[in-house]
Amino acid sequence: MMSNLFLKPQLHLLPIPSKFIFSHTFNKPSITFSTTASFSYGPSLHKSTNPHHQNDDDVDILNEQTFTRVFNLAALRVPSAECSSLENRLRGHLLNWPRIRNIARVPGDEIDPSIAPLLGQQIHAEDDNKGKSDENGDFLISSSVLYRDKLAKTFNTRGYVNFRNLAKISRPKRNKKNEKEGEFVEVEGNKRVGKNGYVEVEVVEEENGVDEGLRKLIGEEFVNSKWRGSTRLLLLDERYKNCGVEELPEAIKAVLKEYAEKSTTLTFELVRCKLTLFYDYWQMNEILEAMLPEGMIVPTAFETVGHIAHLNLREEHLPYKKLIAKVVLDKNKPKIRTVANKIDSIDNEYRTMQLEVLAGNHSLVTTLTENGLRFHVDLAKVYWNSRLGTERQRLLSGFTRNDVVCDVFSGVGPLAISAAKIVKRVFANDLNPYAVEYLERNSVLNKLERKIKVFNMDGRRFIKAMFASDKAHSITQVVMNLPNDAAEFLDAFRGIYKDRPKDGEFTFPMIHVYGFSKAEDPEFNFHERIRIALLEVAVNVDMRRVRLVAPGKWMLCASFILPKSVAFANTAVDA
Ligand SMILES: C[S@@+](CC[C@H](N)C(=O)[O-])C[C@H]1O[C@@H](n2cnc3c(N)ncnc32)[C@H](O)[C@@H]1O
Repeated sequence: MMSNLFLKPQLHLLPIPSKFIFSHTFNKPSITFSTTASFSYGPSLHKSTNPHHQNDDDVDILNEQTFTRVFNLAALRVPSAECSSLENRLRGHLLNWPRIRNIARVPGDEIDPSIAPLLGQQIHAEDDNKGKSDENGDFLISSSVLYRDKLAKTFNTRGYVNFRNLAKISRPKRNKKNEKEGEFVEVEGNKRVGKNGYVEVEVVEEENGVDEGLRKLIGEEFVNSKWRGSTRLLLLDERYKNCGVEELPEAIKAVLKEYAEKSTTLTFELVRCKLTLFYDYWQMNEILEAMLPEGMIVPTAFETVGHIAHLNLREEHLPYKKLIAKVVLDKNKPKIRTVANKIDSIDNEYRTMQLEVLAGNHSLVTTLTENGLRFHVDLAKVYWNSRLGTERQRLLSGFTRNDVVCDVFSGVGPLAISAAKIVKRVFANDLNPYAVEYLERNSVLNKLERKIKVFNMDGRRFIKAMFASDKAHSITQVVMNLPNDAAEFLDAFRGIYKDRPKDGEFTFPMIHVYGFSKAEDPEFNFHERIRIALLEVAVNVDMRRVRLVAPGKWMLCASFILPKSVAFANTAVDA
């Protein structure tokens, strides 16, 4: 016998999609709706209907409801036991939207296996169903309630319900994993709604014909709940949203027919449903693009330091800075807890960023991990750049346990502390007293304080002091990471050994100096700066481009052994 394949009437076409636009009123952005529509494949904030409207007065407050979009779709209601294999067979015809499962569960699609025989249906136990639909894990309020009611009607021979765990059974089972993710299924009035926090599926239209035998057996209230056994919705591709059964592709019909012929009790239905996507569904760039005026560059790039995201907003973004920050925060939770904007370029002596906190908590003190080590940083007071992590790694890979490292501009110690794990000893210095304070704290935090000696002085004085001391002979590596000016500090090496006997034992350290160059030939240009500072030509310089920090502006690293002629030069510079 053939299984049922119900026919459904067609849906009305969707209303014209709406799109947000912003326009300026008294320097404040206001939000209006336009009817601009773009009909691309897949979900989009520019498509479909939005049941909410942004209030023009709330321009500094993000109204999440305005990003709710409702899409009309068609779905096949299929027996849950067949759902996974049908999903595989129908794959090319199912909804293929990012982050949307094409198997949906809605309340009322469950049946308890012990009740199945009463209905004469061939139902597989839920636990036996290893299909993907079970991964969805929504718990169903209606099925257990229906089951409880059914049991309540089952009298034993003495005329009362003989069931000890009635209360326990009627309590819906909780699936811890999905509960954590906020997945649940709700019954809203008579609607069947499957929800997982950012998407909701609601069956809006289905076959009204009800089996009379079923009505007699399970009662009117169950009939209203469309209790027909465990089922799932297979969401069909959006191109079928208005199709009747006859208009479905032959491939779909053939598969359903094949399944139907396997069993006398299988039932398939074509139903209409509404798929609602909430603010949480959309990605950061989608929200920002819909929110900002057309043609404006969407600011999606930001740097992170621990829990802080710092943006580099353009002038044109400033009227929307709070909205932008809120979206960045929402879309990068929980890792990001503070969103700030860089309000000035870094040009102060301590290389700290001027940040304006726009969203989240206002603390600029954060903890981060680099190279397996932990660092405390206060971005308001000290320098940190996570982008230099790879470069630090490269430098560290050249160090050995016989090295003694001098970090002239150490900051809070990302290189100095990492080096301390590898080398014999580290001398770390910074002019910024806060950086030195954090450097000491971070050394202790990583239990490396015994290998690091910390100094708080000007870099030039530090170089001269180190090479005038008895430590001079042990220093094998010098790191100078202050790209704006480090090359000019090289003059401090002139004459560092001039007062020592020439026949003594000396170490000529390897110097790694960083610099910026906007020149056409950045290597040549940086080489020249080094030559001018040393008053000598450094030979065998290993010059490498570290990264492009701005269009046409390179950060370079030059590594070379301190020339003997420089160390013994008679013309030393005064500190
Ligand atoms: C670009 S940061 C590099 C910090 C560290 N090496 C890092 O990678 O995070 C330069 C550091 O040099 C320090 N500095 C600036 N001028 C200095 C000077 N004259 N002497 C010593 N340190 C200085 C700043 O306080 C800052 O911490």
